Amino acid sequence: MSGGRSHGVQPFLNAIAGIVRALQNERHMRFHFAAALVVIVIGAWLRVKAHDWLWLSVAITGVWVSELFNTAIERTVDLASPDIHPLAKAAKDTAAGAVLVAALFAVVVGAIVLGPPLWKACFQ
Ligand SMILES: Nc1ncnc2c1ncn2[C@@H]1O[C@H](COP(=O)(O)OP(=O)(O)OP(=O)(O)O)[C@@H](O)[C@H]1O
Repeated sequence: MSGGRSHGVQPFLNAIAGIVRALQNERHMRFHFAAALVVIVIGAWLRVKAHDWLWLSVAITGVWVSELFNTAIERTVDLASPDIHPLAKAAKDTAAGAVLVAALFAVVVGAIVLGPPLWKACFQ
């Protein structure tokens, strides 16, 4: 399969294309993208500190990475097992579980980092 190999800047372009394809085709990916934008805008508005940006970026990255892996696993399972199979279900459900863990972490980080200053800005 040497025709599939690439050199120089091509692997980077392939990776960008993978992210763009996921954004175009995956509803959940678009939701995570929009959620990250909202968090970044609110963080900038609240002028959160550098170490808080670190937590927010770890949370956002975790959700994005897990969703990209989830998408890759879904596509691979669809290719390998187009018919219903308990192992296909196990693979997809486990991958979805990884996204859920990352999303719960992001919610906790968002609540801890943005919650108090947001409350102060809105209600005090
Ligand atoms: N080949 C299969 N065999 C058994 N169960 C499957 C199979 N494909 C999907 N499932 C079950 O259906 C669920 C939904 O699968 P699906 O491929 O539609 O992914 P999804 O979570 O809806 O994501 P997306 O909407 O991004 O495709 C899986 O989590 C799994 O439980």
